[in-house]
Amino acid sequence: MEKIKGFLLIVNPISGGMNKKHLINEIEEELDDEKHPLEIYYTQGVNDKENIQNLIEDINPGRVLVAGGDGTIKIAAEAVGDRDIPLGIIPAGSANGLAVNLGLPKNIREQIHTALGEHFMETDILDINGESCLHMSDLGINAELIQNYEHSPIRGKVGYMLQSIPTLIKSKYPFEFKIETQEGVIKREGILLAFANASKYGTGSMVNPEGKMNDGIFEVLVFKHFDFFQILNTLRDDAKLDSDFIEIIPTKWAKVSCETPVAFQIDGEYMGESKNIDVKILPKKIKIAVPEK
Ligand SMILES: Nc1ncnc2c1ncn2[C@@H]1O[C@H](COP(=O)(O)OP(=O)(O)OP(=O)(O)O)[C@@H](O)[C@H]1O
Repeated sequence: MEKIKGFLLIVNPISGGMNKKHLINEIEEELDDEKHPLEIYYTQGVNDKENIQNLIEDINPGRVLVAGGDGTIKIAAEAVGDRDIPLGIIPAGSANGLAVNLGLPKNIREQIHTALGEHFMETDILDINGESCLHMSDLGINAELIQNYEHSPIRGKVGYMLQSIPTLIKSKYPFEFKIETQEGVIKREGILLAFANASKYGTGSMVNPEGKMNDGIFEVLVFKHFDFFQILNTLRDDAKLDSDFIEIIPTKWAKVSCETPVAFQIDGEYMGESKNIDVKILPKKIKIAVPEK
């Protein structure tokens, strides 16, 4: 940390439905302002990427810290772009899928030490229709859930739980997907099609056992039908996934098209309905501070 000069801390005041005051105090205590000036930016929900880009230009920070969920980390990564500035993540969202996959600590003090530390992973990013995806993106029932959650007044895990039954009732599944990858073209019916840069959802569900965030490939996952016991099974780290439940296609690029528009999300952000999705991997695109293994 001695080498790092200024820090930019991005705080999402609403993520995870939690107050961040305690967290910000802990970070301020950790950094001696004389040596390591700290600039704090509170996200507003509009123009955040542009505002953060301008701040980065102005203060040229040695590290960008993010206290928020996956959506906030996505915006921070896009604002950093091609600059060689590592991200330090203090998970403060509802699901924190990226933190789960990076093995970030649960304890706030340890999270801050990791975010300020000198151990990094250079992770791949997915370019999905021109948007960045660090963790998971999907078409289908999970995106419908996120859409319903974004319209509900209750944030956090409880908000998601409250929306799960209405989502199942209202869902337009099954969906028809045409999937083109380097393996060829196939057609599948399913409840959800995911583009996975990682192995687990933020719930801890192990849906892509071979998924690594720095291997230069991603996986297309097709969840073929709704199977409660198979979903429970994914909660185990050593889950043996039945190919009748999930089909996994490793690839460097994919084009997916649907007959009718299907709900679509990237890193927990609802992106509207879409019929055509183009995905390609951008290898080792961003540096993230991770625990010393
Ligand atoms: N001040 C704000 N007011 C309203 N919305 C905001 C504000 N700041 C950011 N947002 C919105 O917060 C969303 C990002 O939330 P984020 O993903 O970080 O947290 P989360 O949804 O609680 O967690 P997770 O993605 O881990 O489940 C974006 O849609 C962004 O537009």
